[in-house]
Amino acid sequence: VVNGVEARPHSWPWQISLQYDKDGEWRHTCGGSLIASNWVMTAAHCINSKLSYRVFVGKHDLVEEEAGSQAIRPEKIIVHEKWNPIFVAFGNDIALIKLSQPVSVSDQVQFGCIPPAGTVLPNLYPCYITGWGRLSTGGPIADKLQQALMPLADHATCSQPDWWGIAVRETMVCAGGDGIVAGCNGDSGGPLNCKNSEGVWEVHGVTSFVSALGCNYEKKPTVFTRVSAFNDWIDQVMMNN
Ligand SMILES: CC(C)[C@H](NC(=O)C(F)(F)F)C(=O)N[C@@H](C)C(=O)Nc1ccc(C(F)(F)F)cc1
Repeated sequence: VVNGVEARPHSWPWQISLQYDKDGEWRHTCGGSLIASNWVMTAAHCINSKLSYRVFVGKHDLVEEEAGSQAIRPEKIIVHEKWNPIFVAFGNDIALIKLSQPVSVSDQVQFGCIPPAGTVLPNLYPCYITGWGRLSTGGPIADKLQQALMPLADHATCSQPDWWGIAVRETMVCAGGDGIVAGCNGDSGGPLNCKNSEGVWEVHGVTSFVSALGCNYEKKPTVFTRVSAFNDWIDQVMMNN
């Protein structure tokens, strides 16, 4: 997250760190959201079938050992069947990780809520991106979980020619674009958190892409998979696996 702030520890208790084993060392590669005791939602582009992963729940500082955190291996990973790795702008950048054992909830580990199907929030609605991604374009990833307020840019705004144009679809959500605050590499797969009208936080987006010209590039908001466009897919996968 570029130009965010350190989150109060465990204030986003569904945020997970997806890590892969690189020569015997575990490395953070993506974020994700715990949505059930044995299911994590992340981005399809985070998954490489040749790598072995672990899901770390209950974390704040990735370089410290933290009581209450737990690393769990995936039992299986289901990537959306219409995800095309060649072109992130085709959308369907969503995947579900079934954990090899259920996680127990605590004050540090909670489930994120999926919004009602079809929910489309209005322009400038205030949401928060969270993640351990790069702190600046090309910079280091964060040790401590970061958060940033990012107002939504509705489809009409986000699909303007000098914004994302036709690269953004109705199954995506845009947020930010002020050239200051943005998601960045390593935030992929993590949540865009929006508080609903009842005051309940929902995972409205899955961090998908930023501009290749730079993470915080003006009129190139961070683009998320819109979770409320995939309720049926999520239900089907969780029921059938
Ligand atoms: C897509 C991921 C590999 C990567 N995602 C991220 O870094 C994330 F954190 F924002 F999720 C990304 O956006 N990387 C930049 C460098 C990128 O490739 N951006 C990009 C954006 C749009 C398009 C388009 F529209 F042509 F498809 C292609 C690439």
